[in-house]
Amino acid sequence: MMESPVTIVQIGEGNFLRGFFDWMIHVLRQQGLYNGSIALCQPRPSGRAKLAKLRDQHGIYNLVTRGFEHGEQVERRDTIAVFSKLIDPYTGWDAFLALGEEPQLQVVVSNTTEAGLVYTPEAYEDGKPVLSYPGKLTLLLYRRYEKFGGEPEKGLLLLPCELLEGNGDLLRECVLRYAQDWGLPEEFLAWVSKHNRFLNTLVDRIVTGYPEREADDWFAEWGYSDAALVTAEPYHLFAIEGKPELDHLLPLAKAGLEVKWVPDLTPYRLRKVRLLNGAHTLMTPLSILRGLTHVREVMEHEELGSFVRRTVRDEIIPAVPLPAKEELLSYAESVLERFLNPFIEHKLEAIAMNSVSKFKARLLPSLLHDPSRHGLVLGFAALLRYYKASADADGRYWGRTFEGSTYELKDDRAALEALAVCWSRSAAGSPEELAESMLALREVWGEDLSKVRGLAESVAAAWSEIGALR
Ligand SMILES: NC(=O)c1ccc[n+]([C@@H]2O[C@H](COP(=O)([O-])OP(=O)(O)OC[C@H]3O[C@@H](n4cnc5c(N)ncnc54)[C@H](O)[C@@H]3O)[C@@H](O)[C@H]2O)c1
Ligand SMILES: O=P(O)(O)OC[C@@H](O)[C@@H](O)[C@H](O)[C@H](O)CO
Repeated sequence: MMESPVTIVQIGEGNFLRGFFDWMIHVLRQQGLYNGSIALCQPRPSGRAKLAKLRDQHGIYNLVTRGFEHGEQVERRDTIAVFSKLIDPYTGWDAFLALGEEPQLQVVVSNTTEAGLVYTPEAYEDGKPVLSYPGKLTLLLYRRYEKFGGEPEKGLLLLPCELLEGNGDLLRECVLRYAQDWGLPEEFLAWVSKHNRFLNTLVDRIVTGYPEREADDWFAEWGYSDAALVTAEPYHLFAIEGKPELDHLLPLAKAGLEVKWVPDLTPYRLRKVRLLNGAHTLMTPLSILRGLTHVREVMEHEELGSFVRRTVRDEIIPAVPLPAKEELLSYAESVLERFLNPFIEHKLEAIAMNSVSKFKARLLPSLLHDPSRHGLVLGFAALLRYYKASADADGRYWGRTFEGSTYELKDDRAALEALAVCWSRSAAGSPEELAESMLALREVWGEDLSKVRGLAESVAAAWSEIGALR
């Protein structure tokens, strides 16, 4: 484990942070711009296994970056040593809280997926770990507040990387709610609000994780194995809503990384979430139902590839509320090229997880902009068909592709149940009635989509086009 002072606490041991933020800190250190280190903590008990693997290899792991950069093919390996502490908050609760006392601590970074950055009321019992990520952060901040007597300069820079709009604001709200729930002093709440900077961020890099196909060959070549190995594309963008002066604290832009400190994140978020993530969520259900497994395979498929390109160009771009359409077109071009990166295998199965909430954030606004658009309706109809599933004895939901292979659905339980119930009654009515019953599920979509004129009929027509009711 490296020995530099702890300047960063990281909540989240997942692939993304290891292939993105941790690599950035590695770059800063390589350039002699940064002397700090990261204390890594897993947010959920299940993350323990990854921490144990990292511990076995002294916190060191490799990132292999492959793809095209400025038209040139690149393949790079970085051996990353940025972790000085690996802390399991469930077995080392006090060690976790003690991170709040680190004198040189400046930054907390996180990525706990959209599911982790939430306020879920829970009790706090002194000495016992809380489950939620914002809850843990609240108690770490409180320890810091107490240790340093509320000194303004001991406030932290909070950089949540979860793909949620206003992620920094959301994190601050959660922390303040937990602080109130647990009766922490008003002065502490004031210190949190005044002297800690919760910044909204937008991250962009395709990090595909452990490369099953190549790992063994690489390990034979390197002479050792790496259970925490990650792979990623060269492209990266970290947009942070904050003053450029903050780059003095964390000199990411100075190091030449694609990091932008901006006054307003909206254009970056809209562009990325609607086009890149939107295209992923559009292609995934139909492609899985047709038996495909990877993003590149979809883009190389004559019919499905042109379906994605057409829908992005003719339907998603016009719906993005930004004036610079030319710039959006060129961003879309670059995204579609990234999807064709021959060196990365981005699994549709991974993108499919939690597709309902992804659809709501990433595609529904485009569909509602013009519900008569063929490609978006087709994508939505495929998504509904993808959720035609039944539960097994363990409560896991399984669907079937058009050829009859099975796949497991991973999503919010209530959404899975509600959609499955509609499908189980499908024989009793027409396809339009079935579509209407699903669109009416307010608890699933956040609104009653059956009221959108013509949408249920278009969905039913799209089902017949893709042969979904077979
Ligand atoms: N992989 C990518 O290409 C990529 C790119 C940009 C953004 N992201 C974002 O990063 C997130 C994580 O992706 P990843 O590839 O690191 O996945 P991963 O499965 O490797 O890691 C997920 C992390 O989230 C934590 N987590 C999951 N559910 C949680 C919950 N309910 N509460 C608290 N923590 C929870 C896990 O413990 C783990 O630390 C994605 O949801 C996405 O929003 C990923
Ligand atoms: O990571 P998810 O599961 O939220 O979404 C799947 C992909 O759309 C996503 O990982 C993108 O590849 C990524 O957001 C690119 O920056």
